Amino acid sequence: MIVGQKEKGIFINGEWRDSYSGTVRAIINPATLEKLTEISYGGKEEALEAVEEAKAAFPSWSKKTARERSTFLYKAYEKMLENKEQLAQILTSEQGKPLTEARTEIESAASYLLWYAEEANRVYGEIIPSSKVNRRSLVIPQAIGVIAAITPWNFPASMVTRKLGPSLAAGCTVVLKPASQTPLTAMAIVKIFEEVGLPKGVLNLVSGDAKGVGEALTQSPDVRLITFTGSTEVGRELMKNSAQHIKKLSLELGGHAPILVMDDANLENAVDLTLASKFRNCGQTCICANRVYVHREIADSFVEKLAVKVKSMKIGNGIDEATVIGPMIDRNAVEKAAEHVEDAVHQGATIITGGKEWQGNLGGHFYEPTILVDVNDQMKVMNEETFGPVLPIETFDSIEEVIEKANQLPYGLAAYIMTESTNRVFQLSEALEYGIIGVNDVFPATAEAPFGGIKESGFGKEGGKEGIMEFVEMKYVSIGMTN
Ligand SMILES: NC(=O)C1=CN([C@@H]2O[C@H](COP(=O)(O)OP(=O)(O)OC[C@H]3O[C@@H](n4cnc5c(N)ncnc54)[C@H](OP(=O)(O)O)[C@@H]3O)[C@@H](O)[C@H]2O)C=CC1
Ligand SMILES: O=C(O)CCCC(=O)O
Repeated sequence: MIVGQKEKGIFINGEWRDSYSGTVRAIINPATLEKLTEISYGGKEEALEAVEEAKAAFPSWSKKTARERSTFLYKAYEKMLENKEQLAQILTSEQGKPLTEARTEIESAASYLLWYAEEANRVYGEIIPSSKVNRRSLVIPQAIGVIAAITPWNFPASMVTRKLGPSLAAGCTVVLKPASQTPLTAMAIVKIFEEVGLPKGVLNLVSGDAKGVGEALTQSPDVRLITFTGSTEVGRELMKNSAQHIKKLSLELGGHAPILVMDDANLENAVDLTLASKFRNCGQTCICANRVYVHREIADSFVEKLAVKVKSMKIGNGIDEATVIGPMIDRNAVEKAAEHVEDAVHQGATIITGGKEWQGNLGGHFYEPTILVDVNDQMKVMNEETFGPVLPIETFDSIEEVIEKANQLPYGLAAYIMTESTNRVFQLSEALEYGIIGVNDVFPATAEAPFGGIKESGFGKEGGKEGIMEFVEMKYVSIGMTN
């Protein structure tokens, strides 16, 4: 889909702009390597200006009633759904995921605007029963100020609205920096907010050089919080660079999700869910399965059933309705998947299916959906985030053993349990060191629940009543009284 010859990728104080340097960046369709368009591409200077404008817009935006702010979010939600098909096409064109997944993502993205349109009205303070007769203690919630939102390429719509919904609802003003590979979806979402009349300066967008924009956002004392989704490495850097001004952070970082298939699991269901988790977005989802531990008793039939289904998955351009496995985002992503497979095979793994680049005639970045068995804990694929369609399967014998294996990495985002036993649901959910546990469910992300990791997968919650509180300071007011 050709979006345009050249688009303005910078939106500051209600105006779409070119960068000062005149720099542009080509946006490439990862399925075909065709150029979709070029966008103006900024850096530090534009980001600092965006912060200034967001700061100027903050007093009036934060003083609006919650109901007034909520109205803008609700209108944007409706417009997103009205434009679902067009947004999904843009998303698939720049990111690659199959259209059906892109449509689901747009619905999910819109749902965060709806949820926070509602939650805006429920940010309560409190009056604390005082220990002194002549004192009253109040807690009042207040928007934290200007926030920066930095989003990744794998979910170019829902990662944006997960951050815009709660921050705008709380009364914050925003500088959004989308991933350089997928800015078009973010631009389309910002245009929706423009169309519904969001006041100028409340939401600003700077497509641009990550280093320059990142420097501006971390070095400016006016940015009070950075909400980031992406790699642990960049999260660590943002944390370090935010130390100077003691900025608040909300970090949703890498993961390495295990799926634990217990011997009492519903096998058919476990196979389908494993497949859905691993191969959604071609394995490029931070909560998707990176490793499977299956009980030895059922391992052979699990692998056999899974292999049959994986072999029948249709690889192709995401824009083709029949496609189930789309392209990977870029060449580096393909090389990382290939490197993990090579390393595993070198250390004794067996490829059941896949294990190589897909040689279609589309020209893009494809890797075949791959199943590996005979894997061990020393292999890269069992330790590093693959972010690709490679599924290593290891067997286990006891519950203690699998808990230890599941918890042995520094990541703690999502883990999944396949079991029919209530006892095991509690036993495992409590023992697994992860922020999100899916029990016979591999799509836990939803607007009404708190999503977020622990350990090196980050901190802070997106979604749920907790999500909006990231953007609120609870100010304590102590009132002395004269009798
Ligand atoms: N948790 C998740 O959902 C995600 C995890 N990842 C993991 O990270 C790996 C690398 O992916 P990648 O896209 O490079 O992820 P990054 O963490 O590099 O990018 C995520 C976002 O951060 C921006 N960014 C990069 N460097 C800086 C910086 N120094 N200061 C401020 N912002 C910065 C990027 O901008 P720009 O695009 O301009 O570089 C992008 O908007 C993946 O293979 C995967 O393992 C990746 C994406 C999402
Ligand atoms: O954090 C992620 O990579 C996105 C999960 C989003 C979803 O499951 O909808």
